[in-house]
Amino acid sequence: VVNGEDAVPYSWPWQVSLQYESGGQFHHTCGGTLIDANWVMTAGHCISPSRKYKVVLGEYDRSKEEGPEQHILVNSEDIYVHPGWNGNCVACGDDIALLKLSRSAELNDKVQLGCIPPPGDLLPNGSPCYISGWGRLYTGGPLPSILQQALLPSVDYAHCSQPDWWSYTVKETMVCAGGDIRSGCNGDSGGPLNCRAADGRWYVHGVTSFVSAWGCNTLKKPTVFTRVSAFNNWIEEVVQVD
Ligand SMILES: C[C@H](NC(=O)[C@H](CCCC[NH3+])NC(=O)C(F)(F)F)C(=O)Nc1ccc(C(F)(F)F)cc1
Repeated sequence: VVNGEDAVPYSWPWQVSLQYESGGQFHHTCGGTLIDANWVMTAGHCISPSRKYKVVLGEYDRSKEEGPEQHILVNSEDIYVHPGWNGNCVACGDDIALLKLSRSAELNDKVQLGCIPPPGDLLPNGSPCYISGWGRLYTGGPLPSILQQALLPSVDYAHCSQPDWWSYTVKETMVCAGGDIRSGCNGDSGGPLNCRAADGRWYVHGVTSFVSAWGCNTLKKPTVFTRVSAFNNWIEEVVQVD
């Protein structure tokens, strides 16, 4: 997250760190959202077939074990990348995946479920949303230890698809947010775009998908998210049927 701030500890209790094993150690690669005690939602581009993954719930400072962390392995046969995802075409969308946990998460005040918006729900332009994650603090920069957040006002499709904005790269199955000095950045992928509804609940409207290749916080290139409310049926199908 670029130009964000340290999140209040455990204030995004559905935020997970998705980590893969390499050289006998696990490394943070993406964010994710706990949407069910057994299921984490992340981005399709976060998944490489040959890798072994775990999720860390109740994480805040990645540099130390603080107590609330739950480390849960994900079996490769329990990873469901959207069938429409094409790793060579991030602009084609469907950048979403579901991971079934090898054991249920233990829900508590630091580990909670994120709410999925109703099908087709669209954010009015300028809705106040927060991105959260352990992605780079600036383009090419380091990954923070402490969970970061930034207020990113949503940008509706009409504005986000303007020629000098994302033009045809953005699709209606995506959500844009930001576009000024604050943005997501590499390592925030797969994490949530948290937006507050009238009922006072936070809904996860987006799965962090991409930023400009010219730099994370490029003006008029808002962070682009998979629009969760375009995938309710697929999510239900995978989570029920499995
Ligand atoms: C460096 C930058 N990385 C990204 O945007 C990666 C996703 C990369 C997926 C493809 N391997 N996502 C992130 O860094 C995220 F944290 F913001 F989500 C990037 O490649 N951006 C990008 C690439 C292509 C296109 C376009 F669709 F236009 F071809 C748009 C943005």
